[in-house]
Amino acid sequence: MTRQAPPRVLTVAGSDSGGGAGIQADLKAMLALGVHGMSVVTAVTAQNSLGVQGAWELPAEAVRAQYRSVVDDIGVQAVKTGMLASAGLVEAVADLLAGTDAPVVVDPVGVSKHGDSLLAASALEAVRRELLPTATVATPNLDEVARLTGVRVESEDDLPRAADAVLALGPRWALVKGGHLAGDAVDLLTDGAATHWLRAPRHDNRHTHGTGCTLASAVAAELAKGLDVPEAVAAAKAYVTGAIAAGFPLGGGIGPVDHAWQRRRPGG
Ligand SMILES: Nc1ncnc2c1ncn2[C@@H]1O[C@H](COP(=O)(O)OP(=O)(O)OP(=O)(O)O)[C@@H](O)[C@H]1O
Ligand SMILES: Cc1ncc(CO)c(N)n1
Repeated sequence: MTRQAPPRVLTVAGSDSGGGAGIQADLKAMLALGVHGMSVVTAVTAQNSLGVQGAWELPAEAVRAQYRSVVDDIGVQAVKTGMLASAGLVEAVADLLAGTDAPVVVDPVGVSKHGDSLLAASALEAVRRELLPTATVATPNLDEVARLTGVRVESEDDLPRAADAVLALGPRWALVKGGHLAGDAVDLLTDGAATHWLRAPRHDNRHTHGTGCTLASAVAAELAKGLDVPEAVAAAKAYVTGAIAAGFPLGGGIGPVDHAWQRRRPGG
């Protein structure tokens, strides 16, 4: 008997040649979590553990064509967006997402861990006005919250105000990631009615390339499997926490999280 297809999840994001973030991280997280991962490439970066050496965006037409190929034939149970590079691509992707019934996880990627820009400043307004309103869950880090809303988070106490400011831009849920604060790795999820604090011990591991992409893809994978948003985010947080604990050195800089951490045997 032919087996049934697993849930299908689409990432719309940039390629990281080093394999730690972007499309590559997304597909690895999806494989680890048991869904079929598919990709719409928006941009190609020359990137490694030391930073981003170059970036080239694709024409909007190429992004639209990839999306149509996947959605019209294969279908999707969840979509995740990452690096969108420019206002033109943000608008093109928002337009496509406005037509889907599948849950959408928007990771409003602004800069890489090394501070390299992955989104033109001129695209911020399109992210606010067009992209975030299509999101079931938006997953900004603290830099992205500041750029998008003007709210600066200095401590955990500021997270509720930050999450409310993100919600005001139109996503159904806001997941503000406090990964860049000191102390525990605390994130806040809210839809304006329910509030969930997600707390994990901070791992003293500098090899954290790809944390944000991995978390957002894991949320999309869990939503595709049928979990509701709070359940999906809790499962994704547990997965990314394990992946960060197992992050490993690679190249001369910041190594990646380990997407396959659940399968490693001791010493393997
Ligand atoms: N050292 C750490 N130990 C445990 N959890 C962490 C650590 N650093 C980040 N996290 C968690 O990882 C997830 C991703 O958060 P983070 O703030 O790093 O995202 P990001 O800045 O968007 O990532 P990226 O740099 O890949 O874009 C969050 O759940 C955060 O709390
Ligand atoms: C292509 C790409 N997307 C997202 C990130 C997140 O930082 C990155 N470093 N590279």
